[in-house]
Amino acid sequence: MGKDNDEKQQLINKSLNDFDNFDRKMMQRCLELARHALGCTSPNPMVGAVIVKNGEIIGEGFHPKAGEPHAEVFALRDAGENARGATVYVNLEPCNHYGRTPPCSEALIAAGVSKVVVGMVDPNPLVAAGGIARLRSAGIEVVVGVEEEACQKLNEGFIHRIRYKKPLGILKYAMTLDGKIATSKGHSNWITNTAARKRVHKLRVGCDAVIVGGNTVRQDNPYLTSHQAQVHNPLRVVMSRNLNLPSSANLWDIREAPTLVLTEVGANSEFKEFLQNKGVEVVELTPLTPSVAMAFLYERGFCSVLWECGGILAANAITQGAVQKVLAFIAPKIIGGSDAPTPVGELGFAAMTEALQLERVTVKLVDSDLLIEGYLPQLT
Ligand SMILES: Nc1nc(O)c(N)c(N[C@@H]2O[C@H](COP(=O)(O)O)[C@@H](O)[C@H]2O)n1
Ligand SMILES: [Zn+2]
Repeated sequence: MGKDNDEKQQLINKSLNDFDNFDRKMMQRCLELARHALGCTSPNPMVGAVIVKNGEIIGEGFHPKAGEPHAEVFALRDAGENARGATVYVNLEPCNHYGRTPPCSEALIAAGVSKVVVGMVDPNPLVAAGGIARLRSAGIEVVVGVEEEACQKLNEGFIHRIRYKKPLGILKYAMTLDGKIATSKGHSNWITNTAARKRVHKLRVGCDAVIVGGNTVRQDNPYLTSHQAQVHNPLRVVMSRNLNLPSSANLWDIREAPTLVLTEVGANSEFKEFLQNKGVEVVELTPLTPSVAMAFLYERGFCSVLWECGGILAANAITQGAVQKVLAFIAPKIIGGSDAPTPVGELGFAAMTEALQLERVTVKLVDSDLLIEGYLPQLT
């Protein structure tokens, strides 16, 4: 008898595990679908939805951009009448408000679905568990929290934007094993290997903007594009107080990606006109600081901004709370030079105890380079 009960329990456990694995698989599919719109949805999140009936996927969809229907609506359209009695998987709680589009909660109720599996609660105060409550009040079973960590990671920029009313700032740099981002002569190209550079290009696809300072434009003449055809390129932003910039910079060619130059009132007006004639947008923000730049980009609807700047601007951005996440590529090379630049300039710390300790740190090998990723403690 005892043996029978054990076997029965094992069977129940097994089916529970299978069920969980199936849910996780479907949620991973939602995330995969959501990523089709990588870099294109701000200020909205990336969302994918899958509709399942009798163990089969009968509908799929993702949110392509703000103003377009939400993922759930595309998935419901895909499933058609078949959605009645089905289970819907979605990586973000269905909305319950009239924004640019009507509430998905009502669309799901009208379609007669019987269950909704949600990855994470929507941090947007207009939604914030209201969608889940509305579905439950209509008698729909709702499960919350499947693959929650992965769901939060995908939309960390959106979450940060909602929570702190500014975009998520990501500082990325590449340095040698002895901590240099360029030689003492200013050469910075080819520190990392091809795989790491590809990784950076992919990172740019997922960001709304990439920021550099005037020094980087003068010394590196970067493109700051994702170098991939038919994918999103971030807005390329240059911070320059005086517009003392080279007229031949690659960033002034806006065929591949737009460029915005942030400057101050009274900067070189001739160069301002030159940039505008090239189609480069110029905006005066006085005083021009990292936090002012981030506030401006928040108003533009941005969720994530990549800082690819030199050490002085990086230090200012950190000090002003414009950086939350750090991606450091470390190449196994030594170039020496006591005056060779380092990734972060003066922070004014005298004691090691003052060091900013990254949290949630991960370390990966990218070919022969190391990628250390972590989050700064929230400073402001
Ligand atoms: N569950 C869900 N699926 C989507 O596809 C979404 N885009 C969202 N977004 C939520 O709704 C807000 C935007 O609403 P409008 O596009 O303006 O109607 C957004 O802030 C999220 O809270 N949610
Ligand atoms: Zn919605």
